[in-house]
Amino acid sequence: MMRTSSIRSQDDPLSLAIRPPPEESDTDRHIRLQHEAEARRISEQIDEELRFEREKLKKSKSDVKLLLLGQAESGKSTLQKQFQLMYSPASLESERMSWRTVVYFNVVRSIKKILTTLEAWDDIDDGSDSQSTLERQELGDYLPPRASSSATPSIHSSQIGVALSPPSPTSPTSPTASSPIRGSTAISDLRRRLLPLTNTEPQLADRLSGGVSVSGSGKGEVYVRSGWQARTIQKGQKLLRRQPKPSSPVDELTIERPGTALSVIDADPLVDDVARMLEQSREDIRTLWENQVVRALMTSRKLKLDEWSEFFLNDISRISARNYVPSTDDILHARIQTMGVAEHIFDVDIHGKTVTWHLFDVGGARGQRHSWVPYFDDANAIIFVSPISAFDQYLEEDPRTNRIDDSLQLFTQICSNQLLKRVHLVLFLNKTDILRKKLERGLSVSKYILSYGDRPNEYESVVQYFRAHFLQVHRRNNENRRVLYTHLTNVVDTKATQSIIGNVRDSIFRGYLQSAALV
Ligand SMILES: Nc1nc2c(ncn2[C@@H]2O[C@H](COP(=O)(O)OP(=O)(O)OP(=O)(O)O)[C@@H](O)[C@H]2O)c(=O)[nH]1
Ligand SMILES: [Mg+2]
Repeated sequence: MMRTSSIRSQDDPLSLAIRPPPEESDTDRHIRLQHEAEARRISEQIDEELRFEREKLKKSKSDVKLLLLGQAESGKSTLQKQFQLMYSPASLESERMSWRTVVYFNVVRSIKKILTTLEAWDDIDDGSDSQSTLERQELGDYLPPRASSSATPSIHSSQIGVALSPPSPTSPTSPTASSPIRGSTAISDLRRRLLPLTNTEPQLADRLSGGVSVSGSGKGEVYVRSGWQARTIQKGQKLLRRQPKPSSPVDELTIERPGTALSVIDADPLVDDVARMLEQSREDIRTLWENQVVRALMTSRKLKLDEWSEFFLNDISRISARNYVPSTDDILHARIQTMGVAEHIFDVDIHGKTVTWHLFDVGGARGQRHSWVPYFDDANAIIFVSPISAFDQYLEEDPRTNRIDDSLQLFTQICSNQLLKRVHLVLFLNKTDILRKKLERGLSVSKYILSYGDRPNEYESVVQYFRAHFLQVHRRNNENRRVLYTHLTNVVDTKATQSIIGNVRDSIFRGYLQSAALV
């Protein structure tokens, strides 16, 4: 026999469970109703949250997801800063002071590297008569061999004919037997006086990385995770709260920033100490930086400073001022390695329509590349950044691999990846300014890239050669006949980069609209 719905509802366990007890008092009833109201409120809240999540998911599906890929030091984070400057200048402004820690770290590390290289000279010389001994010798005879020079590169996997090993640096401008090494006493004095400053390097590194160290990264690089700016400031403030109040107002860091009142919010005792030391050491740093031996070592490429070192050391008077506030140019030049993947969200106005862009800035060192893959699935576009100035450089994490070769291998992997076959592809051949300078200085491409042969050692020819190699990789791995948009870039040049970003944004958006129409 069929049961009616009313009979069924009587047996329904849920109805039974929520039916009020037969002899319920007024107080019990009141409490029960209160509980039921609360349960209803929670349930509605959960429904609302679920609705919100669903909306967000739906909305985020229509957002643009852009990956910045490329090897370490190629310029991805710098490009990300240019996007930030263009689409979210207020957020860059709010982070401005946290970049002071990075700039100081870059400066201190550069000074330390100069002093360590000079020390290597002292160690090799027996110290009895360093001046006359050094006068007799070429600078190169005194320096220890590069760690990488005995290594053999994997020529078989090479995308481009690279030199069998990093050529030993010789230069027409190498100091010769007549180059006097003057002032070794002066240098040891400088070293002693700069010691408290150089001793802060590990602490600055710790402040930036939050104590995280990454093995296998080559020269013991310092990595930062997404959100480090806020954490760096928070940690500094925590330490500041633990310290007694400064006795004199001169000790208190007061900073004037555009649009804000004088502020002490970003004060960090460590960074403040470094600022004080830098100010006191300003003349010593300048003397060291202008020292003839240092110059000679740099010219002969026995001392290889990082690209950004020169930018900061040339401007040490400004940077070591007590009330130093990093300029936008400083922020663009400041170097800190990215760890994992950092997501940056911008609202981008495109022809009257606002679209949310998610920019994923990845760590490019070999040990970091595994973390890219989860982001391939729903990416709309990639900007692959390759530093074409790096023809004379080898990977920090693998000194046998030429950096241009690594970049081509990485580009091959990206072009041939099945998950990325529909993704809009943009190639930035970056650091063109550094490439120009290297060629002007007479650095020979064919010495490092054997296959370059006897082509002219000139900018146009070199760019043309590297571009052709990247285009070939793309052509060979292009089942879907997708277009490759190529740009020659110098991403520390704000005006030029912002105009390129405008172009790239339009082309990515066009591709995005087309693929959306196909769905
Ligand atoms: N002169 C010049 N410097 C550049 C250019 N692009 C990047 N740099 C500098 O090169 C350094 C490395 O750039 P980053 O943007 O940190 O490199 P990255 O690709 O993010 O590196 P990882 O985070 O390690 O993967 C920084 O000091 C930048 O200022 C460029 O086109 N010209
Ligand atoms: Mg980076």
